[in-house]
Amino acid sequence: MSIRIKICGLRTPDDARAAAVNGATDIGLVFFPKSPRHLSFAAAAAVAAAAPPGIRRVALTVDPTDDDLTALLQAVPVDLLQLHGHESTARVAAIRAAHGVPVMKAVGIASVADLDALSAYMAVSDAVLVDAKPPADGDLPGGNGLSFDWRLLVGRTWPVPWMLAGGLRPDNVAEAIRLTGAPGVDVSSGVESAQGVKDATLIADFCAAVRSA
Ligand SMILES: O=C(O)c1ccccc1N[C@@H]1O[C@H](COP(=O)(O)O)[C@@H](O)[C@H]1O
Repeated sequence: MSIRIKICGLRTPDDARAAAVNGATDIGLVFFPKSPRHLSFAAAAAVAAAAPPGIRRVALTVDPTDDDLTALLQAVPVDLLQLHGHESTARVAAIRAAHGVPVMKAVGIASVADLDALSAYMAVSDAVLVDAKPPADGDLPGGNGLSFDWRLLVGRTWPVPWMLAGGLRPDNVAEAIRLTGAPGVDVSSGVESAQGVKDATLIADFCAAVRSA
């Protein structure tokens, strides 16, 4: 089975080319001003334009308003909206209906109880992103380089496409895939040389490690 690979938090056209040449299927563009990976619409459009046809362009937003989404979708070509805030199931369903773009809801997992929330989102999302919970006192709801106990996912099957995220790196992603059976993986910090700076060698190493799983 071919595993989807999303490289998130790209900031330059060269980042997009490095992701594509190494076999990434998805690129993530972050629209969250507190993030070191935040992009203006113009910068995001340039990164999206550098991705060859067939690469899925994912826009990451956090508790967006409808006006935020309308402006974003007018300015940047987006194939999938990643919702990485506290959006309720009703809000996810409303966004999906109102904006005509598939949605992927990110859900933070720290214990087995969190898997119930994940199930609820599967009814209203086109895909789900299974991520670590962020630190309680942190600024970022994701992109913190933290993983969770992957054993919580062992033996579970999911009715919608899903991706595993949180603290993935070239040296642990193959183990994460083998343990969880994830059909897709999403990485940000693990392919950076400094916060918010993607590294083409780490992207290559990450994609090779996914293929080795
Ligand atoms: O990357 C960010 O800056 C970010 C900001 C706000 C919400 C989510 C964000 N990133 C997402 O978090 C996962 C996990 O990141 P990491 O690999 O642990 O650094 C990442 O894949 C992004 O989708």
